[in-house]
Amino acid sequence: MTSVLVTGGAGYIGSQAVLALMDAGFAPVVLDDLSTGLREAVPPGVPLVVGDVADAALVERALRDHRAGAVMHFAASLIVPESVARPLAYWRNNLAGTLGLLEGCVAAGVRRLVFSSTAAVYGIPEVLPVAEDAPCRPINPYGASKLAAERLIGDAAAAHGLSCVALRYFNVAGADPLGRTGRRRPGATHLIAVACDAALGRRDAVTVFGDDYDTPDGTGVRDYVHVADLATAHVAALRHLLDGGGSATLNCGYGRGHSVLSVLRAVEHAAGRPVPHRIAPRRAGDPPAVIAVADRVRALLGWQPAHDSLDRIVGDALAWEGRLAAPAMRALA
Ligand SMILES: NC(=O)c1ccc[n+]([C@@H]2O[C@H](COP(=O)([O-])OP(=O)(O)OC[C@H]3O[C@@H](n4cnc5c(N)ncnc54)[C@H](O)[C@@H]3O)[C@@H](O)[C@H]2O)c1
Ligand SMILES: O=c1ccn([C@@H]2O[C@H](COP(=O)(O)OP(=O)(O)O[C@H]3O[C@H](CO)[C@H](O)[C@H](O)[C@H]3O)[C@@H](O)[C@H]2O)c(=O)[nH]1
Repeated sequence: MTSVLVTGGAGYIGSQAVLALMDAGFAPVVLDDLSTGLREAVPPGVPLVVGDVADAALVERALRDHRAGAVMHFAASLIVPESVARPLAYWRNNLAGTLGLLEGCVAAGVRRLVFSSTAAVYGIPEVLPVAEDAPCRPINPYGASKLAAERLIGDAAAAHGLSCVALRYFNVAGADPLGRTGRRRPGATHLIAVACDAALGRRDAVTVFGDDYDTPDGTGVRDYVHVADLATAHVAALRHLLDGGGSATLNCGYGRGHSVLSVLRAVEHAAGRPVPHRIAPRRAGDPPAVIAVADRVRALLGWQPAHDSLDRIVGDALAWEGRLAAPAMRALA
């Protein structure tokens, strides 16, 4: 059974990937500093090494102790406005973190890596849908630091015989369809989580940032991808590398866009009640529309999404959020 080191495995996407690895017969080991992740997101029986991925000696030790054959690297800081306010912290965590990880991998002789990248590397796409070879012009320190990490990995790969699949995620949402994990941090900012909060009465209304974009209904359009499909894309990328496949950079989306208003309608439908919303000015730095050219990931990895539907994404997000809300609501009753 191949052991896989999962950095950031106590976080939202990493914990879903840990489950997907276990479902696929791999043995995950989590390395996480618990800065935004939570210990309870790591399933019982999965080893958890608490520490900083920038610590190359710690990474090397974890890889050797657990005889890891590959790494999935999720650990990062990822809140866009925070990256604007605290660029040095973001560059340190996302670039120095990746550097420490790579040093540890080279020292331990581990040469296969799946890296969490983001559509934020593209900035404001000139052409839609956006393909992997489109120009990368990030518009915030988060996207810039992730792009720099991609390039650092590319240099290390060339010199040290590493192979890496970088997956550029589009808008990740939803929760584990079996209810085992999901977003755990309060204070949601992503649209689907915010809309679920409003549907569950945990906030008054959803603020719609702009209805005057050049899109079909004037609101922002995004390519939402189910977190469980993203996790199986990681497993497919891992298998590709273990089978001797070469490095690749792949968009991870479904290739379809949904507007803010259509997301709100989907949440209303799933919740069976209205989601109040108010129109506000555009949010700074928001592109009008971001949609993936999503063919390459399917062709190269044979990835077959199982939850490619906005209703599924929203339904699973709502079920998870409702479950999280239940104890608090019972306490209030
Ligand atoms: N959530 C999204 O919409 C989205 C979109 C595109 C890309 N991504 C990428 O996916 C990855 C995971 O994001 P997420 O949404 O699960 O976020 P998250 O905050 O839930 O998970 C990040 C995890 O990494 C850990 N971590 C952070 N810095 C660390 C460090 N220096 N050492 C060890 N552990 C550290 C945190 O404690 C947390 O468990 C990130 O690399 C992010 O850039 C996320
Ligand atoms: O309360 C809200 C929250 C969001 N939106 C709108 O909903 C859309 C999606 O916004 P999110 O905040 O959910 O997500 P972003 O598109 O801003 O960003 C996410 O997707 C990007 C790729 O498209 C990157 O991956 C990035 O890291 C990730 O946070 C945007 O049009 C935004 O203006 C609202 O109207 N109200």
